[in-house]
Amino acid sequence: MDSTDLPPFPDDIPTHPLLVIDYALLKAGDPAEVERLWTAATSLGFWYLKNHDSDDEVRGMFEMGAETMALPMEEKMRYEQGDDGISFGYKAAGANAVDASGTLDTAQFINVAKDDALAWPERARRAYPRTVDARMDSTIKPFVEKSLAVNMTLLAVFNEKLGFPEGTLAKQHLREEFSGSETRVLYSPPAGKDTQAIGAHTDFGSLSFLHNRLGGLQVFVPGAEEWQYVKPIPGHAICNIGDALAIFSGGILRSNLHRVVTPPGLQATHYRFSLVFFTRPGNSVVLRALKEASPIVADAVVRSPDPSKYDTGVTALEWFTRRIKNQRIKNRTGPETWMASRGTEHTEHTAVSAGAELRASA
Ligand SMILES: O=C(O)CCC(=O)C(=O)O
Ligand SMILES: [Fe+2]
Repeated sequence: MDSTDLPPFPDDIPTHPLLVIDYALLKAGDPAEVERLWTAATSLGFWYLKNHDSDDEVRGMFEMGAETMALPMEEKMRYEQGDDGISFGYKAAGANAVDASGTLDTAQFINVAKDDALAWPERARRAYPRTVDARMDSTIKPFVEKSLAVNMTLLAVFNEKLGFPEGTLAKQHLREEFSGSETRVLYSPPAGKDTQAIGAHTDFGSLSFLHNRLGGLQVFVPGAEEWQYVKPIPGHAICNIGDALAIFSGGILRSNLHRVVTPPGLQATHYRFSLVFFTRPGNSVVLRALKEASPIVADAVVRSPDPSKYDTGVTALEWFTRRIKNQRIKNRTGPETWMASRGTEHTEHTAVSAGAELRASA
């Protein structure tokens, strides 16, 4: 599937602009580019990333996703992630809720653990469909390596700007430690306007490296009235901060609400594929603001209206398991299950987004 075969993103609908960050300049330590990344990461927590040098790996991953989604359903279901809060493997459409009232999602996922990609041909975490195994060496491992390089570079920039001793954030994301880090290809069918392929959420981990061909991703900008589309730009990744980095930084880095709805305009008639790599902390890492490592972070926590948010008392594995498990529709007892799946988002955003969902389904 090539993006040139797809209808363009309409030019007459509002979108939310993001800063374009040049990865090549960041790697070269360009001070102005570092400042621009810092602005993006501390405001909405979303930005475009260009010159990330992963186009070939991204193309291969989209092909792997298409090959996997084309397998017979019965075969995909043998690798379903299940209801225990593990996200590696296949996720069927309708397995998750997208809101407090239990509306079903429409996205299928194939999620491959970073630990499995790096351990291949050994199995570290679980087995995958044959279409995944067939591309571990040629496609998945190279994509995981590129994504890790990008995200670790971004983490090093944040480490310095947050005033941490060198390597502080890297230590929370050790390559050798098992973690929830994974790559995901998402697949959702054409659907009515505002159908939610994925409901409003913040990402669970530290950094997400996302590749979009079609529209459909929306952000809820704090203070805005409505969800706003983020327009895909060819060759540009979309990067965002997740809960873990928001917590480590005492809220200085922002983990913003987003969701995936039907692509706009003529794009709505196409199946939507997207690709993400999620960097998440090692399983044993406790999610708390790293106050003792930086006076900047210590100060941010003191000034926060609710400092307790930055001392969760749980490990990354526990945080992640809770969020995944309570999204699963099989585990739903009522709206409280949805609430139990929530992350670091502000209550007022959740309230507004719940209102938007009600209007969308009315
Ligand atoms: O498909 C997209 O554009 C975003 C996916 C996403 O937010 C997620 O998988 O967490
Ligand atoms: Fe997300």
